[in-house]
Amino acid sequence: MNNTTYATPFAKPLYVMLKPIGAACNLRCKYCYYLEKKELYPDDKRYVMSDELLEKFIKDYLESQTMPQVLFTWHGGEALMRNISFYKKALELQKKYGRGRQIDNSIQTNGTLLTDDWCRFFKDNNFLVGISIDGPQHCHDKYRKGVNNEPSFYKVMKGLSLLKKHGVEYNAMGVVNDYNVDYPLEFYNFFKSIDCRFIQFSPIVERINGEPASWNVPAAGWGDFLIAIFNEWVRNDVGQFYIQYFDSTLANWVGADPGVCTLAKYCGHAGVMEFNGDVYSCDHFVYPKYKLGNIKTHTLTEMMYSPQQMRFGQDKYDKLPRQCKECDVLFACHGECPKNRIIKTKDGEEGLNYLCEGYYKFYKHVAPYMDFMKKELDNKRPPANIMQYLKENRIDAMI
Ligand SMILES: C[S@@+](CC[C@H](N)C(=O)[O-])C[C@H]1O[C@@H](n2cnc3c(N)ncnc32)[C@H](O)[C@@H]1O
Ligand code: SF4
Ligand code: SF4
Ligand code: SF4
Repeated sequence: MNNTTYATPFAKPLYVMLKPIGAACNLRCKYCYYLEKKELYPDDKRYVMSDELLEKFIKDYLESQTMPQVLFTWHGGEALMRNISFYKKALELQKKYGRGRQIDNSIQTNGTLLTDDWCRFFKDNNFLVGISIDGPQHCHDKYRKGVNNEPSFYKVMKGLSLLKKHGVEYNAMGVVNDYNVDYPLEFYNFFKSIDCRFIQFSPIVERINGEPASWNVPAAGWGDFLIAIFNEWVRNDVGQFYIQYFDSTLANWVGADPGVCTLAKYCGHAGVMEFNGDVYSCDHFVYPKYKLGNIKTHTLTEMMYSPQQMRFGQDKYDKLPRQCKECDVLFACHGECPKNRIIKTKDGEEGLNYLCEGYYKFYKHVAPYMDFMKKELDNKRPPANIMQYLKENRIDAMI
């Protein structure tokens, strides 16, 4: 056990994203992990957060903070199914309870409900908008469908153009599945073509009735996907396009905080509050077993620093199978997300990551490049120097 994790729990800001609307959405993406959460709350069909709970959350969240900067993340379901006046009220409450703290807001959306009014509101109030796009049209429309199975790509692109028109800050969030995994460069070039400079993508790993879902990204394919994009990025785009996986990998290489929970040694710093005040360990663990309490009866500090949540975060490392603990890329991979640890190791031990094969391949491939960029950073030079070295073929000779 790493005692420092227990000894300094307040070293990281308390972070709980919130669901102003629960499992309700205008789309029906085939792979969505979240819409099934309706089943947890069969008695409440509207899934909307009351004004009373909103105020309770904002007050408690701001009072629990140990840092001067506070981030609110509005998530769903589809967060734009609440109206602008709901968010205006939230901003007023942030001011009321903020006591001079710097407050930032980010919102995650499928982008299809964006209008001029929404974009003006986001611009005026400095929201960062995360928009979900799975790549070019044929990739996006494969699974991101509406209630009548209609495609959503053009609506999302319209939303994106409104964000740009109003100068709203945005980033893109794509998921990688069994289909778009075969189009890594098209996927990457698409995000470059829409001038999205901060690109996040995550692999789909789900189980349906205990079996891997058909839309899961294949493990080896995930590695090939990352490698294909990395090869392009490392030659042309370092310092220009921010790809969360690669920056986090470099951070792990130099021993810094990777900034993304999945690639960190421990997790448990990002809770989630449902529309009715129930707080869970993580958005991917919204199951009764992982409920930490309800904001009506417990403070966020009590819940997020409870022994249960400390254990949740610690287990990310403690529960790794031996194959991971002895793996030569553990420092970079950290066994990725516990949600994805659904297969057995070579020795038959439970808890190996479904994507292990892909991650191992990826980390082995990037190692010499990461070593080089680490050396540049150690010498106070920009890691982007790697592009020049590669042009001159000086690194390929080293590999
Ligand atoms: C559940 S959605 C909620 C916010 C909003 N409706 C949206 O689509 O952006 C949050 C993010 O999870 C992604 N997502 C949905 N199902 C997923 C799955 N099974 N695995 C990984 N990511 C998934 C979505 O694409 C989206 O980027
Ligand atoms: S838009 Fe978001 S919440 Fe809605 S179905 Fe798609 S992934 Fe799920
Ligand atoms: S369970 Fe996975 S997604 Fe949740 S906090 Fe841990 S690493 Fe992150
Ligand atoms: S590459 Fe595989 S064995 Fe190595 S740490 Fe990652 S999941 Fe574990």
